[in-house]
Amino acid sequence: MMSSLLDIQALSLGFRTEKGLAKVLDRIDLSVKPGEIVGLVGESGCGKSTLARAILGTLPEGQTEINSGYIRLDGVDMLSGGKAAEHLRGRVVTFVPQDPFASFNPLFRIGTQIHDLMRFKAPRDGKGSFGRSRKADEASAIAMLDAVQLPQPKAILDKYPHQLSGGQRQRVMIAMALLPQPRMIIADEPTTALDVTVQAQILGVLRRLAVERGVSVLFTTHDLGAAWEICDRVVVMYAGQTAEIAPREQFFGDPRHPYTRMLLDSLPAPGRDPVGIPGGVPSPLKAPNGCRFNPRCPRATDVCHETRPALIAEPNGHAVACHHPWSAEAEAAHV
Ligand SMILES: Nc1ncnc2c1ncn2[C@@H]1O[C@H](COP(=O)(O)OP(=O)(O)OP(=O)(O)O)[C@@H](O)[C@H]1O
Repeated sequence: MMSSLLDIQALSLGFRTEKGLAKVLDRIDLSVKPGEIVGLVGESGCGKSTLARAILGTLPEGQTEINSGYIRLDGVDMLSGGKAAEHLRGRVVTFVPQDPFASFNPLFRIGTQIHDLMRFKAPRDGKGSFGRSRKADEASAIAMLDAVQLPQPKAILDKYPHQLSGGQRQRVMIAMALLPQPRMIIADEPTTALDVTVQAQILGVLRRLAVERGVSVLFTTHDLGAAWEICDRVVVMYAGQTAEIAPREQFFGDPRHPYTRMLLDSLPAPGRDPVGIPGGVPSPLKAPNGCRFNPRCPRATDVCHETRPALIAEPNGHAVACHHPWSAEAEAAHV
């Protein structure tokens, strides 16, 4: 079996607040193999961004408490705060943000911002930080802007961020995430700010370039349609816990966790009205015991209130953490 590039095991972390410890991640398991595109899905407030920030090392210092588990990227402990982890960030793992406008400096041209990135983060073939000329960097930048299908890439370098559309800015962000030749990109809701047709194009570009270059992607989204477009595998998170992990086809065709089923049922489909999930994600300050989904779950029994279900994996890679999982076969036999 191929070993993981990103390996997260039993990660629990919380934020110290005036009202106590907000237990945002509760023994999360997640792995991403080299070249794999994994979707991390769940409603707003489930902890997707917190997990992404933990990998990237951008959690609020002094406020964060790690209670268990680890994050390893390419074998390096990313929670150690050591130099090895620092070196991977921005090089081996890069980031595509939710709102590209907020991530650019409005005062500098795109070309200047790309040049700065390349000076510090792009590989130098052993020649040190200043081993390549500005001209060579510019040629690489133009080639990458062309690869993300920006017309007239040379002209883009002379523009300021506000002179580009939202979709163009996000294409530039994808180019900037790829320029350091990373092994993994973390994309945190990268298309939420864009309209639907542009979203599909951007996801298409991200998937194509990641597959061509063998780059892994961890893609957080609350949009299951986007997960369908881009992912090989889907990880469902609920209130800081891993609920289900499934290859894309099984996720959509044979969901096991009641939360996954309810998420899918909340999508519009021909011939039926979408059914929302009653209630809301619990506050991490007052998370329920046992399975955190139990207050909203139609299948919950006493055991769900008392005992956290283990994440049980089948040989085909489908894993579910539920005391009473759905099974299409059992349902069919029942009818
Ligand atoms: N610095 C912090 N201090 C206290 N609580 C926090 C902090 N950052 C996040 N949280 C809480 O952690 C929980 C998870 O937030 P997070 O942003 O990770 O969720 P999310 O699934 O990414 O949601 P969204 O899609 O809205 O970004 C929320 O309840 C949030 O209020």
